[in-house]
Amino acid sequence: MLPRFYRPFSLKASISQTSSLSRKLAFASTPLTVRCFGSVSLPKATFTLKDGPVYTGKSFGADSNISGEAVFTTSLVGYPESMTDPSYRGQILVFTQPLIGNYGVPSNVRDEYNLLRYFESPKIQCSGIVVSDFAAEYSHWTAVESLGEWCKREGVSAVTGVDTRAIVTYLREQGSSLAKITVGEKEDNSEFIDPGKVHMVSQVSTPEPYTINPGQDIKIAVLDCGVKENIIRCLVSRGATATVFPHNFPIQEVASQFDGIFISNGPGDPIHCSETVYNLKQTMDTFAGPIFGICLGHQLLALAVGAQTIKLKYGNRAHNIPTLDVTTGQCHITSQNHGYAVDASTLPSDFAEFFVNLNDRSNEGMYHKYRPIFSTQFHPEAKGGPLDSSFLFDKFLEDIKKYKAESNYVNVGAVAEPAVASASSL
Ligand SMILES: NC(=O)CC[C@H](N)C(=O)O
Repeated sequence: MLPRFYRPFSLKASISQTSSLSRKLAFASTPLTVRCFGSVSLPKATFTLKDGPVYTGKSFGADSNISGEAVFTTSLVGYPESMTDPSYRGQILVFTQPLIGNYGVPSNVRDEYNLLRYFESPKIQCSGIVVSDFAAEYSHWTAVESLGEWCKREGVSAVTGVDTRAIVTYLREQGSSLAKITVGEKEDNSEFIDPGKVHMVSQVSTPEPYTINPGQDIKIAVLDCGVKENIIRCLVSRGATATVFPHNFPIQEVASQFDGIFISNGPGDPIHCSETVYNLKQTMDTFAGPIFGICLGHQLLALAVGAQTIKLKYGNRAHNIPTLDVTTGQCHITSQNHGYAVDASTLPSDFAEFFVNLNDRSNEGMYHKYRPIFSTQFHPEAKGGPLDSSFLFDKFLEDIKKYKAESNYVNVGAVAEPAVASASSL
């Protein structure tokens, strides 16, 4: 059975009246322009990799030239969530899934917590996208516009009709590279922009603190380095109040008013976030309660305890990456989007590796041996899916409840060694 959102475009009526053989022939002989992106009227676009090949296709987005870091994602679905994820800021996203846009783009409706139901932030965050085959026609019950209309409206460049297999092969061999999208015939001689050199977290973090789901018994401080809406939803839907703070807020000064501290995902090289790292170090010295970090949050916690981060050759961006829970031996299929990683060999002795990536063996998380502090490189909030590791939000909330209930709290992840720290002794 075809998925609910599948609609064979304008051929629907005629196909339904034909035999299966003539149906196949009808599709085979239908020009690409009818079934897909209507290339006839689309302007030329080139995708240029710095010191690498140039790919010529068509523009189906904004009429502007852009530059950024080209990265690829092997996710099959979830382009609205990925493109609005602030972690992708400054990047040109190349999709390996060849047909993109066929279920359109949903509206910006909000849920009962006033969080965006279908997007991870209010706007498209990546600088541009590159796809093999853009579907101008779309069908889904949540869709309000096409991917092309959305990109145009938000001023985001988009290229279609290029060989994304060749591009991804190049990026996998050479590593993530700087690139440009140029729209139209005119040559673009501008410099390549390297988002790795920019402190992009300051561009995506909230300027002022705000609170979601006020009045609950459990109060969590969220350090917003580019937080995804669904991360906040995962906290408040479990009964917490989330107060979201700017990335450089001196959280150590207010930590005692909260039951747990969360550090979010975000764009760019963690090394730029020295203020946040300093504040986290101070916080860990004075706040004994649970602390949880995701992706950039994991990297910043690691830097705060003296570990180091490295840049991966081409990173991990997908919704199906196998990750081993070292404490249980279980494998979880995880959602990931990162170009940097924690060097597990530099973790201090009171931290242990929590998760390991089963594709490239890179570090995917850590936990404190005696205190309720843990973090993951992958995204357990998983938008888009899968939900295998959402239990980590339950663990964080359980840790908080225990912390509130017991003064001499010991982390469930603690192993063999004696508990040296407790809420009362710090
Ligand atoms: N999703 C994220 O938080 C990404 C973290 C960091 N910017 C990286 O690329 O590694």
